[in-house]
Amino acid sequence: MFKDQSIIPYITAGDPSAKATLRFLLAVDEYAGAIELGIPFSDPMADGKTIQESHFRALKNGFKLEDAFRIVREFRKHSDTPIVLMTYYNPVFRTGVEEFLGMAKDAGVDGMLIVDLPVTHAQHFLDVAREEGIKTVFLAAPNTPDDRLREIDRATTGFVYLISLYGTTGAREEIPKTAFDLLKRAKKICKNKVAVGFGVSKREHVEELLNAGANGVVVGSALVRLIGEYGEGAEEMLRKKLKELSGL
Ligand SMILES: O=P(O)(O)OC[C@@H](O)[C@@H](O)c1c[nH]c2ccccc12
Repeated sequence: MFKDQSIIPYITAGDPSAKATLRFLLAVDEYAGAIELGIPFSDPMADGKTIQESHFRALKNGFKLEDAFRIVREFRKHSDTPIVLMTYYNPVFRTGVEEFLGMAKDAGVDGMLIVDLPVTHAQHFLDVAREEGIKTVFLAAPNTPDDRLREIDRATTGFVYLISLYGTTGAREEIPKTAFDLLKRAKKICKNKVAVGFGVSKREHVEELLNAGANGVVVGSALVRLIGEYGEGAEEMLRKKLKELSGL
């Protein structure tokens, strides 16, 4: 769902406002193979401080689920870059799987990552996603055994998301060895493209991971941190950061 050697920026919808999110998506688009758009949630347990605070800013500013779909619909007037919605299961469950995926599809969403829905419990979601033509993205961690990795790959129609480390999202100084070990295993096992995320914040990180065979690299907190700092006017800083990460 993205071309090889892609950067996949992550942005939280509605942080600090829906209008700003649309501008941010357009700012990063030029350098993005796909974009991950996060649905704000009150208890984002897989996230570190930077992204947690981003979720809280969006919720405090009155984010509604419809805003996320409206942002994607507006973005689609300007760009074909694939959008993957990242969400916790609760908003999907409350809305109803069919209804949520139907609204996502109508808005122009390409894929979905439900972070706390393991592949073993995803059958209904998989059926509805197939029906709607929404691609599926599942997470694998450094301790995911080979047979589970195979199962994840089979359920995936978008890309396999490799979590680089044990822990939550958040910019880090170095990419740990766990990321490269997992990448090596996943490259042997997975038929889908693989993207690595968690901790990526510098051009060197992107280079190392792409050189090690990653098809894509996800960058979240390093961007969200700029949104926390510069607020509504962050798009120039985001563009600069994406350019640097791309090595341009
Ligand atoms: O923030 P980082 O460390 O750059 O990691 C990417 C990440 O933000 C994004 O993919 C993401 C945000 N929230 C998540 C929850 C689970 C898995 C992935 C995510």
